[in-house]
Amino acid sequence: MLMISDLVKKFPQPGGGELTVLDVPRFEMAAAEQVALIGQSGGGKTTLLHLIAGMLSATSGSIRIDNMELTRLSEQGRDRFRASKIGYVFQTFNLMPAFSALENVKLGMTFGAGKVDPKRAMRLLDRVGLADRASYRPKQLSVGQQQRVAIARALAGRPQLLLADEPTANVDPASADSVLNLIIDSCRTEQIALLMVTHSMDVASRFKRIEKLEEINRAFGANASPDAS
Ligand SMILES: Nc1ncnc2c1ncn2[C@@H]1O[C@H](COP(=O)(O)OP(=O)(O)OP(=O)(O)O)[C@@H](O)[C@H]1O
Repeated sequence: MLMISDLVKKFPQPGGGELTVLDVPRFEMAAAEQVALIGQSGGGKTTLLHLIAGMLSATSGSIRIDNMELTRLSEQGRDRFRASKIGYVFQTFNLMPAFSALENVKLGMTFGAGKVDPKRAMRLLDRVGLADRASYRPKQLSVGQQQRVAIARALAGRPQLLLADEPTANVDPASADSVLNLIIDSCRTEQIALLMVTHSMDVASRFKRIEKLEEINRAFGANASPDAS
């Protein structure tokens, strides 16, 4: 369902010139496959996720999702494509502070096909164990609860691919386990492909397939620094 070939991303440098962060000859994922992506800090993991999500444009190369060539789409086209096909769980949740937990989940539906299904939104909140917190605002929820709302929101639009960028980095160890199980199990149940960036070997060991960015990225060495985490 995801096929990347000869993908290059360069960033302009503050002092002039360009830095090649990614140069990925090939990376593929099958439908509903679950992959952990590990690698050194600054190696380009988040950049790769942003490219796949269409939040960044590639310098050159190809990203195909479900046979749609993402690199040929305009920024607006990529936004629409992301809304209909891709869920994204951020390290920092990115919930809308003025909206309740339930409204945040419903927002995940309006970004997608545009149809809000309140019953599904409630079912998703129930699945993440927060049915009784539906009317709470993010700041009235614990950090682990906020991340669970963010997961429900990411699943709300029935994506084919869920991208998760260190989703357990900011939650305590006890919540981290439940957040991780929730993502892995939900993707399995809903047949959603999952690509999760993690610094934790504990987390990565939950996955059958573990990819090291250093091994798929020919630009490695140009930008990575020793992992501080
Ligand atoms: N908008 C940008 N402009 C210039 N350089 C950037 C930009 N975004 C990222 N970079 C550079 O690209 C490199 C990769 O960053 P990225 O955030 O993808 O790494 P990462 O592997 O996710 O790191 P970490 O594990 O520390 O989160 C870094 O050297 C960073 O400085």
